[in-house]
Amino acid sequence: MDSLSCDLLIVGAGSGGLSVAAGAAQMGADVILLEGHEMGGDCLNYGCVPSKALIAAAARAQAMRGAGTYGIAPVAPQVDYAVAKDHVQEVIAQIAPMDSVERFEGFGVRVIRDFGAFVSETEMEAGGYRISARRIVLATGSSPFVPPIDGLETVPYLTNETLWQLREQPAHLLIIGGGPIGMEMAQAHVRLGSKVTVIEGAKALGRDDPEAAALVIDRLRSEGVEIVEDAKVTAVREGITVEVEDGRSFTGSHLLVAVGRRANTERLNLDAAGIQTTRTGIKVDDRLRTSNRRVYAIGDVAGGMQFTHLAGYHAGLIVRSAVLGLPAKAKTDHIPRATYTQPELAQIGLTEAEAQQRHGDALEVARFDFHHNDRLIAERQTAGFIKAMVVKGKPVGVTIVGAQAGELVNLWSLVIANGLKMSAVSNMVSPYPTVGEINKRVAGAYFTPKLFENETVKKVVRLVQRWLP
Ligand SMILES: Cc1cc2nc3c(=O)[nH]c(=O)nc-3n(C[C@H](O)[C@H](O)[C@H](O)COP(=O)(O)OP(=O)(O)OC[C@H]3O[C@@H](n4cnc5c(N)ncnc54)[C@H](O)[C@@H]3O)c2cc1C
Ligand SMILES: NC(=O)c1ccc[n+]([C@@H]2O[C@H](COP(=O)([O-])OP(=O)(O)OC[C@H]3O[C@@H](n4cnc5c(N)ncnc54)[C@H](O)[C@@H]3O)[C@@H](O)[C@H]2O)c1
Repeated sequence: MDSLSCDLLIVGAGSGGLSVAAGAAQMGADVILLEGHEMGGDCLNYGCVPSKALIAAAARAQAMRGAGTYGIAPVAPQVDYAVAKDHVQEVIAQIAPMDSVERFEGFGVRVIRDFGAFVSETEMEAGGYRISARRIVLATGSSPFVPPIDGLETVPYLTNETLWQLREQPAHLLIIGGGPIGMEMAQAHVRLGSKVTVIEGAKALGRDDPEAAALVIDRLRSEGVEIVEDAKVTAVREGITVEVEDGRSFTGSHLLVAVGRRANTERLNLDAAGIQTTRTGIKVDDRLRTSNRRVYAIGDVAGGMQFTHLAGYHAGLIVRSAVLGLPAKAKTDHIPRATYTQPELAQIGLTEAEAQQRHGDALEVARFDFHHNDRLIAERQTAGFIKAMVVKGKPVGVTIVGAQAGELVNLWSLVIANGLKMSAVSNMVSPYPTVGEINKRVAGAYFTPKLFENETVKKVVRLVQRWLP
């Protein structure tokens, strides 16, 4: 077996691994990148990109149904599901060159198309090579968790890895799990003309602010999605029938399993490197180091939040620490998340309930409802609100539900990442009429009681007015 050595060995060419490889190689490090499956990982091939492409197709279909409000004759869209899936594949193909072997070889990265496994604390084997590295970055991502439900293996169920290949339109799609995957795919499919039932063991979108989640759930229901909560699936029978703990059962033509993720650790032979795991992934400290000090873990496999932008953020920290030798600690308070249903649901930092628990009486909550935004009135998309959780003038969390919530939350990452106050947001001037004004208006809502319901301010104003020439 041939030997190779490098400064940085990166395992996994997905959102996290590719970002580390690009940064490290372009800064002069000697980098080897291992990928056992598809370049681009889950996000490009089975996750964010195909799901958002299908959501875009579904939004067009929905717009046709709702055109009457704007004076345009509404039509029932004629959906060709297989062609919608072609669109999904075209979108993937358009982005794929950015994640390709050729592009990374152009940066000077040596790409080996194989799964890597540890053979010692500092060496891995892949592609017929024994590779030793000064530092190793594990960016192996996660896979769909398939729970041990009785009978599940006897039916042809779908996961986020197989859904994109399905070309026949599901007549009735059953979805187990009302998390982000379940809810995004439920709305996309009902809009594309399938009947959809979501069977959720607890509460749909249960990690989110309940009031914000309710707005999304109500909208999906009004579009025809059947959402069944407190319905833990215990068995699946041919047909396809899904059975719930309390005796209810649901029959459909297709079944999507979306009940969470499991970290991709099994091929790595972590024991050979003395690397410990937790229930959710590889155990890391706040510098993303594993229990083997020369090995880092980033992105989904690190067992925390699971988002492409988090993997990208982790990658930046690794370039800082493993490439430049600078200290870099991972924080989570400025990491947003967004679920791309319509209305969208975005969160950064603490929800109101979490902030109340952590900060008690010091918490102030400012709120602005979307139906006061003139642009959204013009667009007729006024369902939604923003809530900012503020402690001593600084936001500690923001919840946004409504049109473009995922875009609106960007600003709050800037604010929280840089420790800015609400005054920084209220100082901003937004062009009128934009949806982005909502962010300024919630800052305004925070200051309104302080300025307009304040006796001291009123006294000062009366005094100034008396003396002004
Ligand atoms: C349906 C769906 C929709 C999503 N939508 C969004 C979204 O809208 N926004 C968002 O931010 N996130 C979204 N996500 C989450 C996002 O896809 C992940 O958080 C992100 O891909 C994680 O990046 P990663 O680098 O950790 O892993 P990945 O991108 O999955 O990359 C890991 C790579 O490692 C490879 N690998 C595994 N083991 C080995 C080994 N031993 N040797 C070599 N290679 C190995 C895998 O083949 C894979 O290519 C979505 C996920 C799903 C499933
Ligand atoms: N827009 C985005 O950023 C986006 C979109 C999709 C996925 N993702 C990422 O992918 C991850 C996984 O998403 P997900 O939706 O698969 O997982 P999830 O863990 O967020 O939700 C799974 C849901 O399934 C339910 N469940 C579990 N077992 C069940 C059973 N036996 N019967 C019925 N319900 C059951 C859970 O109560 C939970 O609500 C997300 O946490 C997120 O990090 C992100």
